[in-house]
This record gives sequence, structure tokens and C-alpha cells, in this order.
Amino acid sequence: MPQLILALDQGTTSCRAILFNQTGDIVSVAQQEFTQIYPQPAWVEHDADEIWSTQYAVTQEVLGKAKIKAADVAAIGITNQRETTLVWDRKTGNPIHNAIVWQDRRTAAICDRLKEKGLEDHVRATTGLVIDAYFSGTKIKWILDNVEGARKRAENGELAFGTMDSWLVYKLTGGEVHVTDVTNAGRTMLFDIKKRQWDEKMLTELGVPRSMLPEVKSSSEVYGETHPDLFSSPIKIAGMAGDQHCALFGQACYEKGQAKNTYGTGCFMLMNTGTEAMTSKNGLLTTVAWEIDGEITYALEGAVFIAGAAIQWLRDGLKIIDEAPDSEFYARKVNDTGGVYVVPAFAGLGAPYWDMYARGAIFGLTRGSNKAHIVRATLQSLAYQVRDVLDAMQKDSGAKLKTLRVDGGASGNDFLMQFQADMLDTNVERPQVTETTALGAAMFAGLAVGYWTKDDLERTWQLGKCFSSTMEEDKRAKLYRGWQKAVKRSMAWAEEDE
Ligand SMILES: Nc1ncnc2c1ncn2[C@@H]1O[C@H](COP(=O)(O)OP(=O)(O)O)[C@@H](O)[C@H]1O
Ligand SMILES: O=P(O)(O)OC[C@H](O)CO
Repeated sequence: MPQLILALDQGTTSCRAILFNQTGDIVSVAQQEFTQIYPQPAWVEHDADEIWSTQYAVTQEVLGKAKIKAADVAAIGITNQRETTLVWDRKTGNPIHNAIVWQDRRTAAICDRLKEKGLEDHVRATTGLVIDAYFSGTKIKWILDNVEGARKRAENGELAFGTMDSWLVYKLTGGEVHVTDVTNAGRTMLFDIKKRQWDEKMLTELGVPRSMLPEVKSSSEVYGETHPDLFSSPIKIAGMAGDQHCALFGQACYEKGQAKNTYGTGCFMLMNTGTEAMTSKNGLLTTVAWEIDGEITYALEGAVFIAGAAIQWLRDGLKIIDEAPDSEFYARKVNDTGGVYVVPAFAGLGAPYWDMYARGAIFGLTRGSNKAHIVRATLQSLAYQVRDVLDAMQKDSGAKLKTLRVDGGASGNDFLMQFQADMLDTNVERPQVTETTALGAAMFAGLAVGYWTKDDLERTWQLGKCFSSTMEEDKRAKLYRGWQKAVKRSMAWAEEDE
């Protein structure tokens, strides 16, 4: 039997394991959700041991479903929710605290102090980021400051820091390998993305000892092998990158100017900017797209914190839908939202606003507003947020985007995709394989072990469905003005309350 590539996709809400064949088609998938822990409002944690046991379970499940042995796997590619921060004991492998998730806002005050010290320009110039609780750096500081004895142990070299990529490699190799890749390192606020090294100034400012940090590798190389106890034979781990970077690669956005948007828990639009690390003047991030064979490709990124998570909130918080796809049914029951706008700023606002103190709000309610209006307005809020980001991206790049490639769970919603095309006045292209994150991770791994060549990869992208705008410009402008008014009113909410 020809070998397959195994992608491990460690997302914000679930762990997936997906097997791909040589033509880039999915052979088998296994997926399991894991616990979201909300210890306080605006705090979000994950149990890293649960993440590992879930990831290991789905990996075994997918091998079983496809009836293959570890020897039939040419390599593993890992992709992960980014920024989520874990500190563990190097010797025992025990986490010293739950992982602090990227959405968590507990370090907003630490960020304010960094801003007061005038570090914004330095952070943008070196790390490509804005100062925000989103990134790992301030989360590491919080753990070292708040877990008893942690700082001393870190200074003694007893503790290791990693994002979920590092954690999975560490667990898969039986604690042998402590590495990250350059895309994940670039999301810590501690890494100089142009010099490709940890930034001494930020390490000092946040009091993070160098000894905690993983070694930084490219996105496509052999990092190690799985521990013999885990599978019937060791498997090479050969690809690693943050989920949004993998999605950009899996969407075949290899050329400068190509962009994709992923609708998962959040929404993340990345545009390939080639070998240039372009600095945004419009609230976007500069990020490493990937590193292959010693060459770094950069991207501009618009990160929106809450997208599909707003649909989960309709399901689990408000309990007005049973399943995420039901949102389409309710949205289509009405012709418009009756003037209702939902701003899902549950974790503050990311790009292009960067307001850690914004909070969610519903505007425009009348006695006639019903469940369908709220569901429709929630779905539309995803599209408005993507419009905010696309406008910023077009301003930065000076070019109008002709097509936007889309993927992620909520991209399966045809109502949303049509409204998205209407709101952007840009073609929205959904590929046949929407598991582009996992595909990208598989591709990085496949390239490293010679399973695929770059030419093979060009041929894997196939259009599933294209959505084009049918909305009049006047209507588009009016709807978007309403959104801008609503966003403005949701800003600085938590701050005012303090
Ligand atoms: N048909 C749908 N309509 C709207 N949202 C959806 C739909 N299907 C899934 N979602 C949303 O997409 C998200 C899951 O997408 P996924 O790409 O798996 O996210 P993640 O990788 O962040 O866990 C969930 O937040 C869910 O609410
Ligand atoms: O898990 P996702 O797909 O929502 O992605 C999370 C992002 O990587 C956070 O930056």
C-alpha cells in the first residue's frame, strides 16, 4: 500500500487527525472536542494533558479507521492553535498551570504597562505585532508571576515554555525534543521576525529566561521521531506551523498578493507578501507565513478573535440553535436583520481595532426583533469583521483583491459566504477540500521527506464553489455604515466599567 501523510490539527476547540494520500485527498478523519475552561470572565484555559490525550486518541483512531499501521505513514505534520501558552517541568513533563488560551484577556494590564513604557514601536518593528494580551509573551510572565515558585524554577532552567506545537512534539518524542517553528515563535511577542532570533529586549521586559524557550526550526524539516511506545513503529515528525500559516499554504497561496480567510473559532485573513516583511499602517500584523529550505515568506494578517465562536454562543450560551449549521436555516427565515447588529467582541476586538476592553453587544433591537434576526445578525457580524480586515489589507497593499479563498468550519455556510461576497464585492472561492489547515501541515511534512515536490502541490487546489456579489453598492454601503456605528459603541466597554 502506498504511504500516507498524517496531519495533526490541534485547534482551539478540538483535536483532529487526518490522513492524506499522494493526490492530497482525505483518506480518513478523526476528531474530538476537549474542555474549554472559563475560570473568570474573559479568561480561557485548556488542560494540556487533556489536549495530549485527545490528540493521541484521535491519532490512534484515524490509523484504525484507515486500517493502516504506523509504517504506512510517511511523516507527521503538526498544526496548532497559535499563542496558547504552556509552561511545564522539563523533567516530569507536568504542566505547572493550565494552558492560557490565545483568547484570554487576563494580561491586559501587563500590556498597558508595556505601552506606557513606550514599547509599541519596538514591538511592531521587531516582532511585527501590536501589544495585546493575545500573544504568548505576557501570558508567560503571568504564569511566572502567579504560580508559586515558578520564576525561581524557570531561572534554574527547570521549566520549559511552548505553544501547542512544542507541547505535541515534546509528548510525541517522549520528552526528547523541545522545538517550535518560526511561525509559532513569531506569535510570542518575544521573537524578531526579521533577524529570526529571540529578542533580548522583550525577554528582559517580560522577565522570560532564555533557558525556557524552545529551539526555533523551519516549517518543513525532520524534527524527530515518535517515541517507540506510542505507535507500532516510530514515525518521523517533519512539518510544523501555526494553523493559519498552514491554511495559507494549503490554499496554495504561494504567490505574493494571494490571500485566504479561515472561519474557525476566530477569523484569520492572511495575505502572502513574499520575502518582504511589510509593516501595516492599518492595524494588521506582520507575520512569518512559513520557512522552507532557509527562505522565509512573510504575510500580512488580520486576526479577528470571535467568528465561529459566536455561532457556538448561539448554540451553547443562548441555546437558540441546536447545531452550528442551523444558523443558516434561521438566517434565511427573514429577509434582513430588521436593523439588528451583533458585535461579538467577547474577547475584546482584534484587527484592525485592537481594543482589549471592547465587549460584545447587540444593537438595534425593537419589539419586532426575533430569534431569526439575532441569528442572521450574528452570522453577518463575521462578514463585517472580515470586511474591516480586507479594507485594511487593501489599503496596506495598495491593490484590490480579486478573489478571497476561504476555509474553516463556518465557510460551509452558503448564506454567510454569499453575504461575504456581497459585503466585500470580491469573489469568494471555497475549495473542494476545506480542511486546508491540515492539508498545509501535511504538505510541509510531505515536502520534508520527499513525498511531494513543490510542483505536485500546485496541482492539489480545486475550486468547490465561487460566490460573487449580487448586492447594490448603496445597500452594501448602508449596511456597513450600521456595522461601523455598532462597533464604535462596543469599544472600551470593560475599561469604563472599572
Ligand atoms: N454551518 C456553519 N455555520 C456557521 N458556523 C459554523 C458552521 N459549521 C461550523 N461552524 C463554526 O465553525 C467553528 C468550527 O470550525 P473549525 O474550523 O473546526 O474551528 P477551530 O479550528 O477554531 O476549532 C465553530 O465555531 C462553529 O460554530
Ligand atoms: O483554532 P483556530 O482555528 O480558531 O485558530 C486559532 C488561531 O491560531 C489563534 O491565533
